[in-house]
Amino acid sequence: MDKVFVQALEVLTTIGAYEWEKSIKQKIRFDLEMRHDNRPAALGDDLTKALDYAALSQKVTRHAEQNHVELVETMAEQIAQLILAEFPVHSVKVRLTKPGAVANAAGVGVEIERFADDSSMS
Ligand SMILES: Nc1nc2c(c(=O)[nH]1)N=C([C@H](O)[C@@H](O)CO)CN2
Repeated sequence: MDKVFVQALEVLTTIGAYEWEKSIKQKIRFDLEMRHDNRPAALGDDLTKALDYAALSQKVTRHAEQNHVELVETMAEQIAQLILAEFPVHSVKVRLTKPGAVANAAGVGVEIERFADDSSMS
């Protein structure tokens, strides 16, 4: 299956489990990978048949900016569910990195994969 990806999408938002994190904005970074059949778009050279990575990036950015959670796990799950609900993809991988959250680490975070035929959070 083909893929469409978005690499290192950076968003400034309020995220964190500690009190001091609730009044600041921090950078988080998304790496997204969607399984999608790209042949219809390629055959017609037609954006309307493509998985529009610009539109997808805009929705992810808006969601992450406007929803403040404690855990990177929560944000990654929300983003996966948003993509599955709003775009015609077979699956999505969300890698969420919080750079600078841990001293001496370039980044920390989570990576999850969710499927269109099993989009429940349980
Ligand atoms: N598994 C996780 N561990 C931690 C998280 C998290 O979201 N998931 N968050 C924090 C704090 O918010 C930290 O990022 C502050 O530097 C600690 N551990």
